[in-house]
Amino acid sequence: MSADAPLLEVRNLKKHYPITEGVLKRQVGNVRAVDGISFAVDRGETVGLVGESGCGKSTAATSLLRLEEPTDGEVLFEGRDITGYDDAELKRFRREAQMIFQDPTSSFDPRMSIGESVAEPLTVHGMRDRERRRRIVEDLLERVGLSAGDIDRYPHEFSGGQKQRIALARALVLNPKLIVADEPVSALDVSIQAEILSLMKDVQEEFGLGMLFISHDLSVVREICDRVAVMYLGEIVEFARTGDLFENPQHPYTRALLSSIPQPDPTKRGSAIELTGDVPSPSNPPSGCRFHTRCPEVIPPDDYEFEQEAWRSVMDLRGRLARDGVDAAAVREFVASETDQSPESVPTERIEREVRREFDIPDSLSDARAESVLSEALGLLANGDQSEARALLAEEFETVCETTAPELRRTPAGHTASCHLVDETQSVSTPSTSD
Ligand SMILES: Nc1ncnc2c1ncn2[C@@H]1O[C@H](COP(=O)(O)OP(=O)(O)OP(=O)(O)O)[C@@H](O)[C@H]1O
Repeated sequence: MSADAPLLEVRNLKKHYPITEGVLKRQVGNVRAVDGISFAVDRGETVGLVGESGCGKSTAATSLLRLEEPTDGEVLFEGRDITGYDDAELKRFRREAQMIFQDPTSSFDPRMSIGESVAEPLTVHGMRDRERRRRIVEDLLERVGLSAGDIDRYPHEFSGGQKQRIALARALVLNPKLIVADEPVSALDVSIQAEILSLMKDVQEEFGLGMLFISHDLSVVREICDRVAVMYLGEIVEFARTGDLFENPQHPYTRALLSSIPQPDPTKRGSAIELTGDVPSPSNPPSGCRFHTRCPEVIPPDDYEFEQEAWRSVMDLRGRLARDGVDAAAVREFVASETDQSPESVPTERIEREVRREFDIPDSLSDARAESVLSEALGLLANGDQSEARALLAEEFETVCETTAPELRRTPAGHTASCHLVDETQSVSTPSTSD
């Protein structure tokens, strides 16, 4: 063990799941659930991992604990890489790094008393003395706010919040140095969440634990974390001290997430930033910056003057043309039925107008040159030349966000973020492990 090394250091961790097809299970692709993340957790520190459902948070947790094998990368625990550990070393590591899951009900065997459940890891790790086990468990139950007398009761006798207290006691029983908590309060009533968070905070301070706290809920993360890593589609896009992240988010995705947190104080309420489009699939992530297909701040092409909202809308049209296409014939049919005329007599301009309306594109772009490219493309589209329309828009309206993946950089505000909009002061050559 190295005294200066962080408690946990994750370097370029990847977990890809194969996609197979047919009876022969031929591999036809990969789900890139976690795709090269790096961060560190110090002793006594809580680091949050946040992002929308499906961005890879749980996979990051299970891979870094080797509950499933990572595809690539290093996980250093007190300076030693656990990815090469044999079974005996892994068993030792598992004493020191414990996990808490979202659903406290399924965490317990209903046939075992909670005393037996909490003591189980002690038995597995060789503590034979029954009386000693009992004393340890009674003490822990009291520390997590239950009573020693609860030891012989069964899981169904406890509420969700109480069960999460018991899960915490079980995680603590082997005196670990690290706890990985995956959405530990998401299944609980809001009124109970604050109690459990405050308990986790107390316990973390008392035991000097490092904690990785996974949540989709930024307001929960704000309560408990010292630093926060924001994940999008398998990558970390921003990493910063919690206060800095909330006060001065550097990545447009972080800004969008923050804007959607309900704000009780009306004077501080801003408008929620709406993210257009679905989260793309991690089996086929977008080129360049993975967020560019939804980013409200996606950078317009150098050669044209765009208003940002109109540019986002044009990008949405481009995205649709690239993915599923726009069915101009169906638009023609629709207009024909609305206006009581035959499809052949619907003028091309009317179809173009409908497409603009569907994508919230203004009737005319402010830059006349950009407008002329767009109308030419819409004309092609209305006449059924979809691939030509797509190619024209791709060629004329190319953005750096789709061509080049932004590096994680230290921003002037002291965060680490990967966005072309961020002024660089320092490029982080190996992905950052600290903020
Ligand atoms: N065993 C698996 N095989 C294939 N794909 C998987 C597997 N496990 C997870 N995935 C995929 O990996 C991606 C990341 O999933 P993960 O559960 O880690 O995300 P998450 O951020 O924790 O989301 P949630 O909060 O909904 O659990 C998702 O697209 C998911 O469908």
